[in-house]
Amino acid sequence: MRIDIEELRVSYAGRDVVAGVHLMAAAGEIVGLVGPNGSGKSTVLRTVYRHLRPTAGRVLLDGTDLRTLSPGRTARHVAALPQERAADFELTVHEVVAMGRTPYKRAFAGEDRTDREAVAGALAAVGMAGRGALRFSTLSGGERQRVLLARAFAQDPDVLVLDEPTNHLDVRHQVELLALLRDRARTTVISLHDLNAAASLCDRLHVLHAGRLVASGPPRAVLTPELLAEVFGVRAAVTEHPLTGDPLIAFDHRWAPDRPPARDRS
Ligand SMILES: Nc1ncnc2c1ncn2[C@@H]1O[C@H](COP(=O)(O)OP(=O)(O)OP(=O)(O)O)[C@@H](O)[C@H]1O
Repeated sequence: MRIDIEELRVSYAGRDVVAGVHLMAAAGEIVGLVGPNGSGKSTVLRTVYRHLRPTAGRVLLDGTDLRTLSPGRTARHVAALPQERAADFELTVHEVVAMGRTPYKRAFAGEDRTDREAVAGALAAVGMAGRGALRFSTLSGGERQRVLLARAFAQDPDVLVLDEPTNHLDVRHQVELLALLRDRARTTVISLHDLNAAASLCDRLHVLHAGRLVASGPPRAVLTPELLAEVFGVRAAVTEHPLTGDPLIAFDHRWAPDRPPARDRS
């Protein structure tokens, strides 16, 4: 399914935190939102999974305004890994993932075979097979993140909305997650702080700065040293990844705005 975000504006107490955001994710496309802390990435994503109502503008799902759909109908199409995490602490891993099946169930209906298979398949996909009986509260941060991702997968959505899904994940699980998202080939709108991961995963990137879109396009076109300096305030070289050919951003971790570049210091 296709997502269109049209002239989105979100304000709090009269202050625009997102304004004029206009973007599209075609069916099966992976679209990334990147930007500094507080630039509005989560706010945009919240309007897509309906945690937040836009002050102005619309989010369309295959041309239909999300606000005209019931929450249940939306949930059959759109699944999210949000930044805000409900305290599902007394539940088991299986129970947390099974919550992803709720949109398909009649009230008070129990779990059927399709549900059980969906839960088991989702847990296997995130490397948590066989761990359904564990209490969610006993898991590490990265394991919890993977279980919550499994919940989104179990929902079998047409559109995945993922807010910083690689948070807490070790590097291997980060790489596995990116592979999983590529394989699923669902329409995906994802925010990522890791710009190299974004460059490798996303078909197109949108850069937010202070609530406004400042660049959009394929990662190679968007992630230039100039943009990285202007938007993120960092010094970086952009090269080609020797193994994959993806854009590879090498940050100058020694650089500071009030100091000369690393190679100029003796
Ligand atoms: N409920 C709220 N009330 C008031 N201001 C808010 C609220 N939620 C978010 N904001 C403000 O909106 C702006 C954008 O926040 P948002 O969480 O969307 O940014 P972000 O790009 O996702 O940041 P990060 O990278 O730190 O997660 C911030 O200035 C934030 O303080």
